[in-house]
This record gives sequence, structure tokens and C-alpha cells, in this order.
Amino acid sequence: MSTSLKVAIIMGSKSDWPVMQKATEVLEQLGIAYDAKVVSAHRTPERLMEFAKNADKEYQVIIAGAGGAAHLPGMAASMTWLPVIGVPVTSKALKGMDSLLSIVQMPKGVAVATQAIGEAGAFNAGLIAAQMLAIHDPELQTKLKAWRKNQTESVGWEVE
Ligand SMILES: Nc1c(C(=O)O)ncn1[C@@H]1O[C@H](COP(=O)(O)O)[C@@H](O)[C@H]1O
Repeated sequence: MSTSLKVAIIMGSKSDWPVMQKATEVLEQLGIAYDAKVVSAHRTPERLMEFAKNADKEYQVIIAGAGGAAHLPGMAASMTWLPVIGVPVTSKALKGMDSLLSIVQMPKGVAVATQAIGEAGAFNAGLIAAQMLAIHDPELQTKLKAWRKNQTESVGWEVE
């Protein structure tokens, strides 16, 4: 794995980690270094401010996952120019629809790249982060193309 950190994965609570861990799968397969931390806009607002204001010194992309009233991705995006990829974590009460709507419906002028609810969204957050980093990294582009080819070849015709 590359030694310089490129992707920050932040989440509103430790309880989000089983879902957010899916974001690390592609990053690990492609050798992209990441850091994962609990940062909550609601419960640790000062930690969020400190993190978001300094994020561009350490990272190139931020993945932010939260559930329920999921203000973390949008608030992080409001304090950094780095791209923020939002993951709506599945919630008990509303199955993640609350998370999705509160992440996706950003006001014009502050962007969050919102993914699907739950594990598929977290996985794809890692994937799209890798694709962003690959724009200026030919070596990573080669690895990504091989990863995609392998995925395509692994889909069989047979149902059993
Ligand atoms: N949505 C947010 C924020 C935030 O957006 O700042 N901080 C915590 N949370 C969410 O609260 C849910 C329940 O958290 P607990 O399991 O700790 O009670 C989690 O899904 C978390 O992302």
C-alpha cells in the first residue's frame, strides 16, 4: 500500500463501521492508503471543523458516511474544497431513506457525491474515490482497468 494517505473515511458513529468498512475493500485491492475516523457534525462539531479545515493537507478525497439526520457529509463539504462522497448508512427507523434524503438534497453551490444506501453505497464510495484518484495516476488507471476486467469476467452465464 502506498505510504501517503489519500482517502479519509469519516463516519458519524462507530456503529456505522460495519457498513463503512465496505469502502475499504476496493481501496485495499488497489493499494490506496486510507484513514478511518469517527467524526460527527452533531456530537463532535469541533472535531469536524478541525478535520475538514485541515483535510486537504493530508487527503485528496473524503468519504463521509452517516445515518438518520445525516448532516456529516454536507457539513464536511461546506468546509473543504476536496470532493466529498456521501454514504447514506441504513437506519433502523426509516431504513436509510432519511440518511439518503438528508445527504443527497444539498443546496446549490455545495456538492456531495451521494451513493446508494448501505453496503453497496459504501463499496461504491471506495470505487469512485479510486476512479477520482486514477485521473492523474496512470499506474492506478492500469490497476482499475484490470479490476474492472476481472469483475466482468467473474460474471457467469449460468444461473446455477
Ligand atoms: N448522522 C449522524 C451524525 C452527523 O451527521 O453528524 N452523527 C452521528 N450520526 C448518526 O447517528 C446514527 C446513530 O448513531 P449511534 O449508533 O452512535 O447512536 C449513526 O448512523 C450516525 O452516523
